[in-house]
Amino acid sequence: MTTAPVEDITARIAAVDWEAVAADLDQQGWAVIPGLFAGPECDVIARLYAAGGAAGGGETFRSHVIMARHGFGQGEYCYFAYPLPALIQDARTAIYPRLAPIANRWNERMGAEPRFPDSHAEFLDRCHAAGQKRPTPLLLQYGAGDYNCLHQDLYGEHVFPLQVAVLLSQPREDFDGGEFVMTEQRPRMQTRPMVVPLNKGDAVVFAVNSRPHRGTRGDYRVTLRHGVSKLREGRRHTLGIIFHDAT
Ligand SMILES: O=C(O)CCC(=O)C(=O)O
Ligand SMILES: [Fe+2]
Repeated sequence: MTTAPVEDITARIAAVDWEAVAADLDQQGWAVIPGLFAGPECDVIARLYAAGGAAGGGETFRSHVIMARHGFGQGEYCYFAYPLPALIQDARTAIYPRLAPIANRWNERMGAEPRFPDSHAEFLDRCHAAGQKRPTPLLLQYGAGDYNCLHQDLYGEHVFPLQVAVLLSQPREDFDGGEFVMTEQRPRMQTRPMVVPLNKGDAVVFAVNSRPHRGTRGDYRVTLRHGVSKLREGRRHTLGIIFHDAT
């Protein structure tokens, strides 16, 4: 078995068709990047959960959340501590500059104020100066019967409007059910449901809270939420990469 070297993630991110990603994001608020993470990379990250998550010890994670205790659904997750594992740090750093131009275009179209700098380090400086200093990348774990209620990952004043999730388990092999779902709420209209088709190693890029929608009389703002439908069986892990840090 050959494991792709960690350095490769930056090259793989450079090779992604970002124009196609931007077109999908503009059209539907999400885009899939097939096979961004190699199978063995998914396994290495997923195994961190058992190693450092439930045990609560070690330095991999800063906190552990049992979703049912907060009414978030059923399942659990851990937020990574700084320094992030190299693969996750490198992915977060390399993906951000590809998304910043899209985020800026969206904010311009929505008449929203913030513009985002070219590098993730600069954006993190802004978060940290405002007291959003805690890392937000997270590892989620679901078992049979678990689910994740529709939500938005907002952690303070500073919000980067796009985020990424990587499915670390194989549907129909490792688990059944457990689909990544999104809803889009248009003003004064009924809510549109969307199911995002993902295989192990695929990344989904999606809107954190809103996006511009082109209407006949110009752009208007739609609200998005994401979640996970109930797992019928098996075990499912996801890596979440959020670009703003938390208070
Ligand atoms: O487990 C999932 O697919 C959803 C993860 C999630 O909510 C996130 O990455 O923000
Ligand atoms: Fe989320």
